[in-house]
Amino acid sequence: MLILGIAGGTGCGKTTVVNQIVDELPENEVGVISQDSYYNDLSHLSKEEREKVNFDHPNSIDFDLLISHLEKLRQGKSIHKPIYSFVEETRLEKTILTAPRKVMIVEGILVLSNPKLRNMFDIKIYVHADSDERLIRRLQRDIKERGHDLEKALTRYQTAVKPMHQQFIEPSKEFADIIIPNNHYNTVAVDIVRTIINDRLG
Ligand SMILES: Nc1ncnc2c1ncn2[C@@H]1O[C@H](COP(=O)(O)OP(=O)(O)O)[C@@H](O)[C@H]1O
Ligand SMILES: O=c1ccn([C@@H]2O[C@H](COP(=O)(O)O)[C@@H](O)[C@H]2O)c(=O)[nH]1
Repeated sequence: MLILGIAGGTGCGKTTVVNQIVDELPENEVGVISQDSYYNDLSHLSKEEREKVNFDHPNSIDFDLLISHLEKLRQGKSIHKPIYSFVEETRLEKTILTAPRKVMIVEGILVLSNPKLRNMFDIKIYVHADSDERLIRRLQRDIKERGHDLEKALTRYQTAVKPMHQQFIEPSKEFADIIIPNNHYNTVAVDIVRTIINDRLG
């Protein structure tokens, strides 16, 4: 199994890059795991309490579960991948049965920050976009797709997203084998990563 880790700040375009990579590859050969699926189960907290959680700190992610799932996939076993609802801000009861694939892509803001997870990756990629570009994209997305209003999105950005980015995410860039500049859609970089994967698929 070839495991790729793809990190980068919120709104840099990780999900978009992963979708572009996967789109032209055979469906049953490549699997994707998003760190977002592994936010801690907060169903024991009230909605008001969940509002106060710092979702950009590494402690908000169940890395033990993510790592154990990746280990299982590497052993050829299927996993029950959790589903996280950004609107409810908690994990749902349902899971998705996920089978191992020849190539597994693990994407998320903090996937290169966690040493144990990082060491499981054969190829480490960091997607870079400038912070103003990321903020614009994030506001548009959070308001359209994640049920936030402008004030909530901006407060979160100032109190959690930006400081955690500076403390944990940006420094993880130094572990990357490949840095993809993504202020603009970068089809050349996507093609290069796809070629590496195709080589492995033979
Ligand atoms: N290169 C790009 N140029 C302009 N918009 C982009 C680019 N890449 C992604 N986007 C848009 O920015 C938003 C966030 O992208 P997404 O892939 O979800 O980022 P991430 O997964 O890193 O948070 C989405 O609305 C997406 O369509
Ligand atoms: O309930 C939640 C949990 C997390 N977030 C934000 O999501 C981003 C990470 O996801 P990306 O897709 O990489 O942007 C993180 O910055 C959290 O602040 C959220 O908004 N709500």
